[in-house]
Amino acid sequence: MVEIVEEENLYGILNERNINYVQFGCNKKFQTWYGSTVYFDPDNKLIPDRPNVKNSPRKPLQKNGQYWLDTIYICEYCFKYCDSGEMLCDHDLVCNYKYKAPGRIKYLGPKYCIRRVKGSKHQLFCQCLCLFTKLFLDNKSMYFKIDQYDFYILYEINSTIPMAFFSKDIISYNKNNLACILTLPPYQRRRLGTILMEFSYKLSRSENVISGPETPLSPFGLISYIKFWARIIAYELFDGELSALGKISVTDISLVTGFRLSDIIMTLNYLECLSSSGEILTSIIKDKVQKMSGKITGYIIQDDDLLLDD
Ligand SMILES: CC(=O)SCCNC(=O)CCNC(=O)[C@H](O)C(C)(C)COP(=O)(O)OP(=O)(O)OC[C@H]1O[C@@H](n2cnc3c(N)ncnc32)[C@H](O)[C@@H]1OP(=O)(O)O
Repeated sequence: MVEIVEEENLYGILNERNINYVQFGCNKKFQTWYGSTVYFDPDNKLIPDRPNVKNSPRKPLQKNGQYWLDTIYICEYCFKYCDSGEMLCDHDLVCNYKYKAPGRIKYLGPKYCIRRVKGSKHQLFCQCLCLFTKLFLDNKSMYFKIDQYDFYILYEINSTIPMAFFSKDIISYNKNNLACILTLPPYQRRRLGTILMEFSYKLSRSENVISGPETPLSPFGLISYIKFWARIIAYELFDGELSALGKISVTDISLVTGFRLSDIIMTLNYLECLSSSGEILTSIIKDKVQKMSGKITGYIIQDDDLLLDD
């Protein structure tokens, strides 16, 4: 169904939405957030590569002249795409990923598991996942050169439907533990993004590096990370490894959490709990994090549930 041609001019940022809806599997439909040119043939703005019907007279569905396509049909198991519901149903019958999720399990918790899928091994799956991501994230444009990335994909236990994922450079010169994160729109605000952020630090801790996400963060990425960093810092200060210490420095927090100094300082500034002399005002942290997140809770991911040895 899909054959992706690598072309420089396909690096698809567009200032307006050009696809209105995603029909995702048989029974989920939602609006896109951003435009993307990468699904389309640049000459005619059609989705290419429709086997057997190459010469049929297809016109992009225009709505007030704005959309190149009203609805794109995407498989919820493997992210292959097409422009007709009929084709999606045909594909659904034969999609291998519906019966077997790719990759190797690296976290097996009570409700969710996280699989590592190598970009080099599952190329088409990972490329299609990146194309899909572009519809919900404006500032990333990595679609085709995916060999040097691992993808960590979250599934409900016993399900083959991906719910959220992040990509990670196999070798990151900036020591980033996460390149790009997405919770698929139907599954957002269920703490899946938080679980993946936690997991990304478990991975970098296992590699003994102080690390963090690639920047710049999107607005939702920033909110989610600040909340995550603030909650873990508060937990370590009041219930965790730092609770027995007297005066705490940013470096102490970094060593215990694996967070970068710059991310910790940004979070403390956000919480307005750094004095002008750089002292951390812990009582303010407790108050603010409780207001922001309710109860101060620890890690969601338990170390015993990690399967990080290859
Ligand atoms: C390095 C990078 O990749 S930056 C790019 C980040 N990715 C994107 O922007 C892609 C589109 N956005 C997403 O996929 C998601 O919004 C993510 C990945 C950022 C967050 O995923 P989710 O699974 O929804 O996060 P999660 O449920 O753990 O929420 C964490 C907190 O972030 C905040 N948050 C997340 N989404 C929203 C939102 N839409 N509106 C307001 N607050 C939000 C909330 O405070 C939330 O906690 P709460 O629900 O307890 O209030």
